[in-house]
Amino acid sequence: MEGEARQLIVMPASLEDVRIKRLPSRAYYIADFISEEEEQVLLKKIETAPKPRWKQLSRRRLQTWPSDLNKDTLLDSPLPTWLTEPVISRLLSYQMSVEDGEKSKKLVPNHVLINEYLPGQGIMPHKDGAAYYPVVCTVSLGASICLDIYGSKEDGAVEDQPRWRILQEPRSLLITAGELYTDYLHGIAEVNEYVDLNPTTVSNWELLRSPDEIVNGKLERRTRTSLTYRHVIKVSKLGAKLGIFGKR
Ligand SMILES: O=C(O)CCC(=O)C(=O)O
Ligand SMILES: [Fe+2]
Repeated sequence: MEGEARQLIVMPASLEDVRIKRLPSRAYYIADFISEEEEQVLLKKIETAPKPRWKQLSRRRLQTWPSDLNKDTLLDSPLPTWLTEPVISRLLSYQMSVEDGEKSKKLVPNHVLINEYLPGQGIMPHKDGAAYYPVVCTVSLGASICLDIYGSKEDGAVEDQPRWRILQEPRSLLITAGELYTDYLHGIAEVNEYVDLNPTTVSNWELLRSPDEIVNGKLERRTRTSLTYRHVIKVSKLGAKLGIFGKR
């Protein structure tokens, strides 16, 4: 806006500078990934999406863009511009280093899940599964939330207590990949307030923008919306789906 100081987004020089070193390989946390203005634009777009876009679950509501998967397959369709700009172009500047093994192939996220959690809401510990390339980029909007990371027991059941806790502040980006994607589970506790948040219990404490907002280890939950950017591996073209071109 005229005359108003605009926030400048300064990207870390290297992803390694923002790696959460206490976690298994690999997670990265960037506190100021988008500006306050960009956050407001995104929240407005999400709020004004046509009502049938929302799917109400018992413990959160969500939107899926461009559409739900069918048998782990995405029907080829572009994402709307408000979801690609500025987030995807900013993400692409990092991706090379996330996908160390892959020969400089840039995988553009083709799917976005939007989750909204009110205080007391959450998501059970889970793995994201084989439909996606194992890199997840999550942008947080509106308020802070904790993502808990769980291991599995020998019989495959999820451990009772999380091993680590990542605090995601509004406007931050969290990238998870590798073992953290394939071997561990993640979840969000259904609580109204966090307690015991401190440099020992929060794995990304050193990378937080505002650790001072945590008073006596406590942080009250407010509505938090997340954008989860992923790359669905199997994509089907509309023609193939409808079978209109037949077999040759
Ligand atoms: O909202 C989040 O940050 C987590 C969402 C999630 O784990 C998922 O949708 O698979
Ligand atoms: Fe997940």
